[in-house]
Amino acid sequence: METGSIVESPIVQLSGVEKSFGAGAARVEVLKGIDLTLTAGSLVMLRGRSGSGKTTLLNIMGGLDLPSEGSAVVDGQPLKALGDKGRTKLRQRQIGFVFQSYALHPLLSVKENVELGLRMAGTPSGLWEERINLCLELVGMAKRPLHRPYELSGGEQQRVAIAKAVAPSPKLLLADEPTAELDTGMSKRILALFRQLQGDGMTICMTTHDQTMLEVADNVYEMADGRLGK
Ligand SMILES: Nc1ncnc2c1ncn2[C@@H]1O[C@H](COP(=O)(O)OP(=O)(O)OP(=O)(O)O)[C@@H](O)[C@H]1O
Repeated sequence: METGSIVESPIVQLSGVEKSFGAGAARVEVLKGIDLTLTAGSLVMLRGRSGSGKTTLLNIMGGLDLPSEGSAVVDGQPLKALGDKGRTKLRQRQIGFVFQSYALHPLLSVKENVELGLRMAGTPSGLWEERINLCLELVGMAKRPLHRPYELSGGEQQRVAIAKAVAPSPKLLLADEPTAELDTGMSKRILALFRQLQGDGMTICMTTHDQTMLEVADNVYEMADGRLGK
């Protein structure tokens, strides 16, 4: 009996997702049937050897790519049916990305980069200053608001990218190796931040090889041979 309990609808629902690239002899089957449900407020980590398909899976969850077979529904919206415009809007409004390919804008300062994330997400401008200051503080970058990305180390850029992604409070945060450039202390700080965001209801899915992260995760899935295992 579910009387009195809140039944959460999933933020991400993947059913029978397959993905292949190329054709003929060059065809590679990367995902071979993925079923995955992420409920609101879950923190899920993906691991697996290089080339196993973790980034491909994150790309599909974020509507950057579509499955070859199967269905992907994000925030109740079937990605295929949404079309390009609909997927762009969903990404801008509801999803935060910490991806190499979503790097910082090189001509904008740290503060302006975070502001750009808020602007794209449609966050009311009256809230920008507060969100920028809070998120830069949370990643330990509040003292460098006017620096440009090229003036920062790889780890510092990664932390600003995290601030930019989380500032609009997206429903879903997708992060590809978000602590790859960070030392153990800073990785722990980012993990604590993710836990806090998770507690606030954000759904987080990230890839990692970082043992510190994996040890404390509630849900770790291993990608192998195109499939997800525990
Ligand atoms: N656009 C594409 N065209 C052709 N092949 C692709 C494309 N994108 C990914 N692949 C192939 O799919 C496989 C999985 O790549 P993916 O980047 O998802 O792996 P990964 O698990 O994230 O690896 P890593 O840990 O090294 O980042 C690789 O063999 C890659 O070459």
